[in-house]
Amino acid sequence: MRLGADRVRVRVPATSANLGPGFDALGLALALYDDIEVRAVASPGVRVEVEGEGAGQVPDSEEHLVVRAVRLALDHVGAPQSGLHLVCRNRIPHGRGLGSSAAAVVAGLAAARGLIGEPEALSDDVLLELATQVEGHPDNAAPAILGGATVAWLRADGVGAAPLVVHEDLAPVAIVPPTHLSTKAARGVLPATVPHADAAFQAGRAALLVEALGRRPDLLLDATADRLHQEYRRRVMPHSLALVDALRAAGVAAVVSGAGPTVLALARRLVDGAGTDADAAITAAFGGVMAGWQVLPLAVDTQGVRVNGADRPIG
Ligand SMILES: Nc1ncnc2c1ncn2[C@@H]1O[C@H](COP(=O)(O)OP(=O)(O)O)[C@@H](O)[C@H]1O
Ligand SMILES: N[C@@H](CCOP(=O)(O)O)C(=O)O
Repeated sequence: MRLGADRVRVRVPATSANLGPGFDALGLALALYDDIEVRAVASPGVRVEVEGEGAGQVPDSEEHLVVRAVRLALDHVGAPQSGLHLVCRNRIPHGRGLGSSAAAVVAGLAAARGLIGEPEALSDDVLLELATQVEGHPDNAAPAILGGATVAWLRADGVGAAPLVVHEDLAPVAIVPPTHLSTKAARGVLPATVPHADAAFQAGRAALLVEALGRRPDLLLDATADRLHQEYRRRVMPHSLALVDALRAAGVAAVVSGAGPTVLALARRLVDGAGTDADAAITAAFGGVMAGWQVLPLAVDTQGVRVNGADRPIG
């Protein structure tokens, strides 16, 4: 295996995992992007330039997540390692539950696909497998790779993912707090076991959510109820859970996005104009006291990661 290009540009979407009951399985790609250029250079080592989210905070060394992912993918296919120069324009906030780490990993893996001479060696299946090795769960990586809504699952011999139908009226709104919380910390507060009744409740709601997302958005409020993670996480993100409670009481299908602390409202586009059916409830819930939070209406990204501006050619 050889390198077939010395420069590649990658665009990768933010993702919201779980969507309520789909813990570690369901995810949705959102139209908020990191843009990364990776150059393979003759001089050894790495040079990293970051603009936007994470500037001055993420490592500028071999520890940088995109660099690690590029190297992992090159090693996986037996391609030669080289010096790397990264230019990152980051828009996905870090440590907020919008899949920034999965985006960085998928971007690095996709960049390696663009750099190698035989890109089919890094199929979407291989990307998902490698991304899941790094992330530990596939729910962000699958929609970051495939776009749209996905369900992903672990098998004894790999990772599976399937696209889900998304109703055209769905209009997600991310409500992003100024505070960070690492996914690792938010997983650390989860219990090792849950009551059987909660597991049964969750299975029913996760199944219902697939139908609600695709064909019955009127069922989204019921379909997004969760008993596996959000309540356990309340003590590390009380303001987010208070907002989820207030929005749900107003009839909005609000959930913690990924491991939080962002809140995602699975709203519906209004037929007769701009905005969503959640806008009034979001404004009312803020009540002027949630300073520093950003309300981001984000379309569903339908393409997933793209290399050099093209649709993904591999599949
Ligand atoms: N574009 C990026 N470049 C380098 N590192 C990143 C990038 N995005 C995320 N990371 C790393 O991942 C961490 C956030 O990951 P995580 O705690 O899983 O939160 P989330 O994925 O919800 O934003 C950041 O603090 C940073 O170390
Ligand atoms: N299923 C994971 C999802 C983490 O998503 P992130 O965007 O917060 O990294 C979890 O809930 O821990």
